[in-house]
Amino acid sequence: MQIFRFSYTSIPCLPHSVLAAGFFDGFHQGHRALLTEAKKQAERLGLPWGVLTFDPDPWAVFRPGEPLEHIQSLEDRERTAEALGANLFCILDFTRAFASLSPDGFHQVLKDMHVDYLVTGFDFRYGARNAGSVQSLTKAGFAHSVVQAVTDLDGKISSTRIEEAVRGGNVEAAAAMLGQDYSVPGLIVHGFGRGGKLLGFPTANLQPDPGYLLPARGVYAGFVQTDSGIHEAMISVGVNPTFTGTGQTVEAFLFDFDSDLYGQRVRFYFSRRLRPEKRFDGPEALKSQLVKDEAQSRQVLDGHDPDPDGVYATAESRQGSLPGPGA
Ligand SMILES: Cc1cc2nc3c(=O)[nH]c(=O)nc-3n(C[C@H](O)[C@H](O)[C@H](O)COP(=O)(O)O)c2cc1C
Ligand SMILES: Nc1ncnc2c1ncn2[C@@H]1O[C@H](COP(=O)(O)OP(=O)(O)OP(=O)(O)O)[C@@H](O)[C@H]1O
Repeated sequence: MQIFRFSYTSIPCLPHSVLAAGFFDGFHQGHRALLTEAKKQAERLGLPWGVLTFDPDPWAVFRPGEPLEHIQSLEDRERTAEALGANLFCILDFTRAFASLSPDGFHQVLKDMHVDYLVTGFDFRYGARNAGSVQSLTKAGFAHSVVQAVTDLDGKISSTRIEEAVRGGNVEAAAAMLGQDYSVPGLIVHGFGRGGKLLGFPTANLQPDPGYLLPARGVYAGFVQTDSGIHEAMISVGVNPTFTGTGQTVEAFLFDFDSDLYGQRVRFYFSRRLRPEKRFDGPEALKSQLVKDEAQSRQVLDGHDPDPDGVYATAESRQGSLPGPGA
């Protein structure tokens, strides 16, 4: 996949293409329908296909200073588009000047980018005061297709709904909309050293990469992808109320694993919520609960693939422990 990043004022020489346009945080089932349509049109026209996205998030430009959390970083979005087969990934710098272009100004940008065919969702808007819509693309005679709403029982699948599900700890609902389990990358750092000595459950503490949304406090069954492969795990997001003086931690006990992970970049997958975090009378009571959490996690994770398209969990990292992409 070729990646291009540019401003609308200095567009590089791009190949003629079919592009799907949007922010695409999460590349959820609605977004994936756009990619399927882009691929279909590209095959018909004999062109490469890809994604037209924006960076930074328009919210960061219009509401600077407001904290923003995302399902994916730009790098994750790139990896997902590539795993889903895109040939091109075009990132337009999102600025106030770009956002204030008229619909015709935006059409000209598309022409200068050699976009021969555009794919959008039914509610795609563009240009100053969101004046551009699928109707204005038609009116301008721009070759395009419109993908109708991809819905589930609760309505249109959207990045906003996935964020709400993750924030509420409903990681299974998030996974159904995403097409893979919600995951957060980061660095393994030192914890308080209690897990192994006091509890017999040593944990790897995650310092999440900035900007990622974290699931609600609680205990989850999931996976940890490390340099040595993807491992079943149970994960805690919380303040460890059984002990005092602990800030919020995101930590995992990896099953059947005893290597040093300090300083390693990893990814935590949140597959299933098991229970809320609780204050126990002491380490022994917490330890008994952890034994039950492990048994329950092993049961729910058995045969479960957190990343069926192999977006982050590459074939090499799977080491035969999970079915391969597309299996
Ligand atoms: C799966 C799992 C569930 C946990 N559940 C709780 C809990 O309900 N209450 C709690 O106080 N701590 C809970 N913990 C956190 C432990 O208190 C924590 O692992 C321990 O304090 C070790 O911390 P350390 O790695 O910083 O030394 C849980 C940890 C894991 C891995
Ligand atoms: N469920 C869906 N069905 C069809 N098209 C969709 C769906 N969700 C998004 N799209 C389209 O995908 C492109 C990217 O949209 P965008 O990233 O704004 O998605 P979103 O999930 O609606 O985000 P948000 O919840 O932040 O508004 C747009 O062209 C949009 O119309």
